[in-house]
Amino acid sequence: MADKIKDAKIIFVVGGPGSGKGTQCEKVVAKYGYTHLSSGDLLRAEVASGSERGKTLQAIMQKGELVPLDTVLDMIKDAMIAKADVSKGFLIDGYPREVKQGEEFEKKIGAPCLLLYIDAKGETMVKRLMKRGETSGRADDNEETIKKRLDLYYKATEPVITFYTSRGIVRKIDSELPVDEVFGHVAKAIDDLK
Ligand SMILES: Nc1ccn([C@H]2C[C@H](O)[C@@H](COP(=O)(O)OP(=O)(O)OP(=O)(O)O)O2)c(=O)n1
Ligand SMILES: Nc1nc2c(ncn2[C@@H]2O[C@H](COP(=O)(O)OP(=O)(O)O)[C@@H](O)[C@H]2O)c(=O)[nH]1
Ligand SMILES: [Mg+2]
Repeated sequence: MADKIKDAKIIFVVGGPGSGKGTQCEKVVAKYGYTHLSSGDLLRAEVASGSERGKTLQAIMQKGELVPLDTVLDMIKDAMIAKADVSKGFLIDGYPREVKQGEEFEKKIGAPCLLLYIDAKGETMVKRLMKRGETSGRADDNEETIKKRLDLYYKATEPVITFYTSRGIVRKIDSELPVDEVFGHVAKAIDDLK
């Protein structure tokens, strides 16, 4: 496994709920042809399949909590293996959510060369999620769950950024700007890899 993807770049995309991770990842896919793997989307696909495992996941996500580490990691790993032969790079969106998830990812898969830290203010994220909730159909895009997701983000996920900052691979992106300007900074960070 590790050999199969050893030449591909691994980019972690980390930021609060509603910060704009998915929006920026789509643009990176369009420009650079990287493979976008959203851990949230993988989990939601499992829920949509109606499997027993999906039912358990649905209950956890509806509460705004984190699903067990091994579950998400196995899903990401399987998805990466499936694309390993054709992918020159992977955007791992919404993962790691806690330092331990990052450590396990590196043990089982490999090291990231870049962490894009998509940064928006708490009030901006809440506003965007409430708006998205009007059409997303996501069970977790409601006021109560959004608050829990934000709290968990500050408590569990922000330490991830500190952890990788000490390794020198974090690029902080101001996501309060208009989408295309945000993307300008994202593209710069990726171009600087070469
Ligand atoms: N590594 C992960 C990724 C996701 N989840 C769960 C908890 C999240 O609340 C839910 C949805 O994941 P998203 O990445 O979609 O969640 P965000 O809150 O970031 O929403 P989005 O990025 O789509 O706005 O899945 C998890 O437990 N562990
Ligand atoms: N104004 C503005 N809205 C954005 C920006 N990025 C994302 N959004 C909106 O915010 C919501 C959440 O974005 P999404 O990409 O799903 O964020 P994620 O939760 O981090 O994956 C969506 O409805 C987007 O349309 C941005 O840079 N500016
Ligand atoms: Mg998303």
